[in-house]
Amino acid sequence: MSAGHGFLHRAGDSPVHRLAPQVKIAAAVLAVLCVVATPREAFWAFGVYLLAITSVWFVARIPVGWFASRALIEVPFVILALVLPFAGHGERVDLLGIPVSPEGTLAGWNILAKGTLGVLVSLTLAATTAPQDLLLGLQRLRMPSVMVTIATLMLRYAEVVVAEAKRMRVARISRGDDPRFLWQLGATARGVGSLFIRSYERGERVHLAMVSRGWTGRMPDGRVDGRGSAAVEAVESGQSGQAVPTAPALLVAKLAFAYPDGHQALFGVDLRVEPGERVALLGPNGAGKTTFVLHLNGVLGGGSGLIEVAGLPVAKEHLREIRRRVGVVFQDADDQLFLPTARQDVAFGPANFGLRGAELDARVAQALEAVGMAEVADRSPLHLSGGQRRRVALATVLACDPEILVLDEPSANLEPVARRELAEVLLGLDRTMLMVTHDLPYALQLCPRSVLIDGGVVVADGPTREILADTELLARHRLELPFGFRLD
Ligand SMILES: Nc1ncnc2c1ncn2[C@@H]1O[C@H](COP(=O)(O)OP(=O)(O)OP(=O)(O)O)[C@@H](O)[C@H]1O
Repeated sequence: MSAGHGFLHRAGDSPVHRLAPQVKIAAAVLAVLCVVATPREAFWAFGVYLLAITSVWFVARIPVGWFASRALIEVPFVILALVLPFAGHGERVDLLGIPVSPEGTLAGWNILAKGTLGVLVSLTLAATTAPQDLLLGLQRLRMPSVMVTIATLMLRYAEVVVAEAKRMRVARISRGDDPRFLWQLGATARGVGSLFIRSYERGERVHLAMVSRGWTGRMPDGRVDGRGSAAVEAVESGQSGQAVPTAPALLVAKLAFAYPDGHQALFGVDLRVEPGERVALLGPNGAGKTTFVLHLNGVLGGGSGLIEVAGLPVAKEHLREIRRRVGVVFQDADDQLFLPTARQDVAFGPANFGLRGAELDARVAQALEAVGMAEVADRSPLHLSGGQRRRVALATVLACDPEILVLDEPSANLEPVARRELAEVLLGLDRTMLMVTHDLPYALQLCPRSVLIDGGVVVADGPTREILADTELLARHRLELPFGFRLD
């Protein structure tokens, strides 16, 4: 994905665009403070500010019209400014036969001038600085990490809403709707309910991915935390929890689950996976595969049956450790990546699990190295290609050093080269792996064993080659090998 234009950001290579983000943020804050502190009667000063801002636009090579269309967010200020001359207190003077309050007029001017200049300064900053660079700038200005995190999450959510709105617009136009902006604006307003639901669902998936990497609602602040490190060391040395070295990597017995709306998705799944095994989870749409894997790290729960990870039951009191042991790589890498740089995204999980300082840095470097992405460590994940993002998403989970790696559709939407490169990375990892996939050749290449789930139960379990050779079994469960693919 290239940087490109957004609604508020206009990519370019002007000297203003090239300025360090922290310098631009500091300059913008200073400018707004100056504007706010200027006495409202200093009309000339507001003229100078406006001239300075338009000069920046000139140097940044951004047309005035671009800002004008975006300055619509200022409408509430304008309405207030227009009302005040009539609503203001004190004496009245006659203006074209209408009595107006001089004090109200000055107050209205004050709001209009300062509001407009404040909006224009903010728009200039946003137009010349990519969102991710703004976050980097905040960090370099040593803003408290919790504030940068809040800004990051707000930005991520704004992206989610804008992306969903765009997708809905494309879908409407594809079905013959009028593509004109105003018409679309009306349609978006009418569809705001479903936009909210879709954004909420997307937000929920991002949240699930965060929870799966140990997020407990508190952002790791990067300071050394002896208690956290001790917890991780204890886990690593096998002292915490009741890990039994000889236990299977995963043991699931009679797992049944119904969603809150009453839909029964699992009807008693049994599965045993030994340490180091690579198992493909196959099955048609709606078979229950995702529901099943979300139980393995306790993201879903409340059904009946037993799940143990290396002998440790998946239960509320063990969730933190279970989530460190079971790393889930979600299908859409965008659900997993939300911080300004790949390095920060990869550090998110291990920092949640208590790692700090040099130990954390080493873990992050190791994980990025393992997926061949060390060179993109300081780039924004949003600027990476689909294949690169998939690999960074994998690194975010590897950095937690999980014993079991669960991959949901790892090859989906990847071009053939990226698909092969990811397979090479996965084959090079020495750990227990569970891979949900509709890509049967990928299952054959990566997983010696396959488990076929349908209707919420396991219907076949055996060597992948044997399962894929059973054309009747595949047909019964709506699976088929790609055209021209032969099992030799
Ligand atoms: N949040 C939910 N609420 C209610 N029902 C759900 C929910 N999520 C999934 N289901 C239902 O549970 C069943 C299993 O869904 P699941 O997503 O686990 O299937 P899957 O095998 O992963 O499918 P796919 O291959 O299409 O991703 C489906 O019938 C689905 O409609």
